[in-house]
Amino acid sequence: MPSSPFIRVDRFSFWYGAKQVLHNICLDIPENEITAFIGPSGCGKTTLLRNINRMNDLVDGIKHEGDIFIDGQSLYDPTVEVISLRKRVGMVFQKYNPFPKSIYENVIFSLRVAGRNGKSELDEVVEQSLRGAALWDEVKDKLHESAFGLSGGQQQRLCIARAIANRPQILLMDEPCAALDPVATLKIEELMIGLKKEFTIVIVTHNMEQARRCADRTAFFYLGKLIEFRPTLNLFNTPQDPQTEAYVRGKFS
Ligand SMILES: Nc1ncnc2c1ncn2[C@@H]1O[C@H](COP(=O)(O)OP(=O)(O)OP(=O)(O)O)[C@@H](O)[C@H]1O
Repeated sequence: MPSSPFIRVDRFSFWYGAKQVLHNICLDIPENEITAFIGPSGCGKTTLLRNINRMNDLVDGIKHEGDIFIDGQSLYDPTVEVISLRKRVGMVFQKYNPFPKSIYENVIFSLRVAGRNGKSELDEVVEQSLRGAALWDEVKDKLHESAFGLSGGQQQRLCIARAIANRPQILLMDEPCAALDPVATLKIEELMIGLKKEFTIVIVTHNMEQARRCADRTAFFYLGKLIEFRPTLNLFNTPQDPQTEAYVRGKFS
């Protein structure tokens, strides 16, 4: 583990109202790797992921203790602007969610919001982002057609293109393949492996094979606690905690 992790989760606890769902989580996530969060339903994986770009701020009655740092800076530092944080930390959701717009307009949506309308810049961002999401060759001749005309796997890759158009440093992916067939899933996995050269990726997955295939490191959560966090093959092949072992051997889910 590098001495200075890119994302540091430091004694982080989290509550929805009176219900505590994360307990004193400590986790150091290195740059330009894929880190997977695994664990049974309700163990807090998505909650932790959504705290890395403060998406949970939108929920009423939340409370946290501890801190999360990106590149040494606390997310809760009063000088941090949540909008600029979300530009640095992009997110892709379980259910692909393109906007009812053309492929082109989907990709450059956030640039338009920021008032960047120069055609040559936008054209370049569209091509670069769609290439980055391994979608350019499939859509380059129909950029101005509706995003809804694409297959599910293509729509998810479009959402990845949209997420990387802003050149974030971190890409959070919440079960990005849950709604996809096995072929589309493998494409997204290949894509993630390519993207980690440029981005630090954190993925929540229920699919242990997916974590095994893609993730450099895997964190196993149970009942809101981080049980084990190690290089993926070590965690799967020689789990150190009996709960991790039971989970990765399929004794509970
Ligand atoms: N907005 C919310 N308000 C109240 N409780 C919530 C909210 N979101 C999640 N929870 C609760 O927090 C706990 C952790 O949920 P979370 O979605 O983080 O778990 P998870 O491990 O990602 O689950 P899954 O794998 O099913 O998506 C669960 O008990 C869930 O019911």
